[in-house]
Amino acid sequence: MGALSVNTALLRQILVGFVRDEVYKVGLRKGVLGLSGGIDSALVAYIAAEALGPENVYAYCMPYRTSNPESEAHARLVAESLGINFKVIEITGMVDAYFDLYPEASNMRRGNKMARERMTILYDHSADVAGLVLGTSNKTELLLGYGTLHGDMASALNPIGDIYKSQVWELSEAMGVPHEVIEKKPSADLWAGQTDEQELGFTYRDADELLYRMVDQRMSREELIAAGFDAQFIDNVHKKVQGSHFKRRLPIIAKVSNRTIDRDFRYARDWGK
Ligand SMILES: Nc1ncnc2c1ncn2[C@@H]1O[C@H](COP(=O)(O)OP(=O)(O)OC[C@H]2O[C@@H]([n+]3cccc(C(=O)O)c3)[C@H](O)[C@@H]2O)[C@@H](O)[C@H]1O
Ligand SMILES: Nc1ncnc2c1ncn2[C@@H]1O[C@H](COP(=O)(O)OP(=O)(O)OP(=O)(O)O)[C@@H](O)[C@H]1O
Ligand SMILES: [Mg+2]
Repeated sequence: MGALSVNTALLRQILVGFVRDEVYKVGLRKGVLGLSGGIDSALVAYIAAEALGPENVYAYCMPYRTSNPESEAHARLVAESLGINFKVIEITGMVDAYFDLYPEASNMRRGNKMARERMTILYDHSADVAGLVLGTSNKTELLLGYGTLHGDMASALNPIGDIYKSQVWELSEAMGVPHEVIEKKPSADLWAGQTDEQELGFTYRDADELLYRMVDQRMSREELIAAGFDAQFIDNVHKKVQGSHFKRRLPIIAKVSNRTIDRDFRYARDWGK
């Protein structure tokens, strides 16, 4: 059994319990999520359906005009397999209306805008159905900073943020996520044929092996090299982790009082509940 291999039965029980407890704790019963047709959101849908009941899960597929039509088909397949609520909300008009003002905008700006557009839709629907937004960023993406701040990284709670992509694959298999979804290449789906691994320049499996030793086992650069990792690969990944740390923290507040929020005034989110 590899270092990243997980006890899927136990993990499933913990993550399902986490979603149920955290949603119920705030007095709500429902969860909403963006369902892209990719594996991360599919797995969260499976966890949420088990935790809250399929009738209490609201999945929104939000294609842009360049999204692969296969993505919507896969999102629909996941929703139908689970019997959760499913709606398609096209974001092309809203995104294009903005970029009509900035036709020279890069693909990066456009992709981040799409992710943030989807976030505003999810939060609006969370108010409409009285539910919480479920996050779908896995530990690999969060550590690499491979996601849009206040976009797909925004949520009320995230059941998969402490599991690596390799573990997402393993748990998805165990929970019965359709094979079409498990087997396809991870993609932000901004244009046809785009893949995360191509953009990042390494595979998730390689990144996970390194990140697990770097972050969870706290191995030094020397120890990682001795363990057989390429020095350039280590430095590249380390730079991404360090350079994206701001995405994993709340905004910093200028301290001018003796009880500054998040510095001295630091209660757990369920404080008093
Ligand atoms: N040190 C710092 N402290 C606080 N804030 C800082 C900062 N440096 C930049 N910033 C701010 O953060 C912004 C940059 O962060 P951000 O806006 O998130 O954008 P950025 O990190 O530049 O790009 C997002 C990355 O995530 C990838 N992505 C996004 C969405 C979905 C997926 C997917 O796989 O589906 C992938 C995307 O391909 C790209 O590589 C800057 O424009 C600036 O406002
Ligand atoms: N077309 C879309 N419709 C709805 N939600 C989307 C769409 N594209 C992206 N998202 C949201 O943004 C999240 C981040 O996308 P990301 O590609 O990292 O995850 P994924 O598509 O679920 O899995 P994978 O990384 O394997 O493609 C998704 O999990 C989903 O919640
Ligand atoms: Mg995707």
